[in-house]
Amino acid sequence: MKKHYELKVAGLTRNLPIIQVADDLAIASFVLLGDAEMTTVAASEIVKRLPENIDFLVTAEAKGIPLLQELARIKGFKSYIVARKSVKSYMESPLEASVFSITTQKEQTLYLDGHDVELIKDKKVAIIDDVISTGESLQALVNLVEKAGAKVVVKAAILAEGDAAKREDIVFLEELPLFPL
Ligand SMILES: O=P(O)(O)OC[C@H]1O[C@H](OP(=O)(O)OP(=O)(O)O)[C@H](O)[C@@H]1O
Repeated sequence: MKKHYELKVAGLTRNLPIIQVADDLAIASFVLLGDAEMTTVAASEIVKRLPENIDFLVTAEAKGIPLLQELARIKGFKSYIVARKSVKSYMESPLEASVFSITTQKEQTLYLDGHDVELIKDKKVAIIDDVISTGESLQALVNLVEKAGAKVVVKAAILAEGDAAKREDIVFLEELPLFPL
């Protein structure tokens, strides 16, 4: 099996290590955290594909966070919303939704702080992540945002992995293949 996959995004090239995540599956590991150059360039491309009428940007921790920071900076937003993977002591009446992610290969729960629920209620929201693969994380975010009374106007990512690249309801910059074993 090849050890790396060459990914090109908006003029940048990354050699992603191919790692086994299950008996029958390997994936090309795209870790946005720490890649300041990719974060900046990808955000400048994604922002062109977002509708104008967005009130809030929403992601799940962790790897989507720097992307939202940069998107918020470009859009001139003073804040953005991060769904967490554990309940924090400072959260008030958190909403929750479960998710099975391809990289972690187990069920996780996403939590939205009640303060954020109040912020996005009746607002137009863009859900954004670094990668959409099975779509479980995205769906959990959609469930959270809709439970909070907000409207999802766009779902976007840098990469669509595997079958996600065939989806017509998401915006993305590049495809990322899966590597069945
Ligand atoms: O479409 P899915 O199959 O749900 O996969 C995509 C999700 O998986 C990755 O997160 P990960 O679970 O690796 O968590 P992390 O960002 O906290 O590392 C990625 O950042 C997406 O959030």
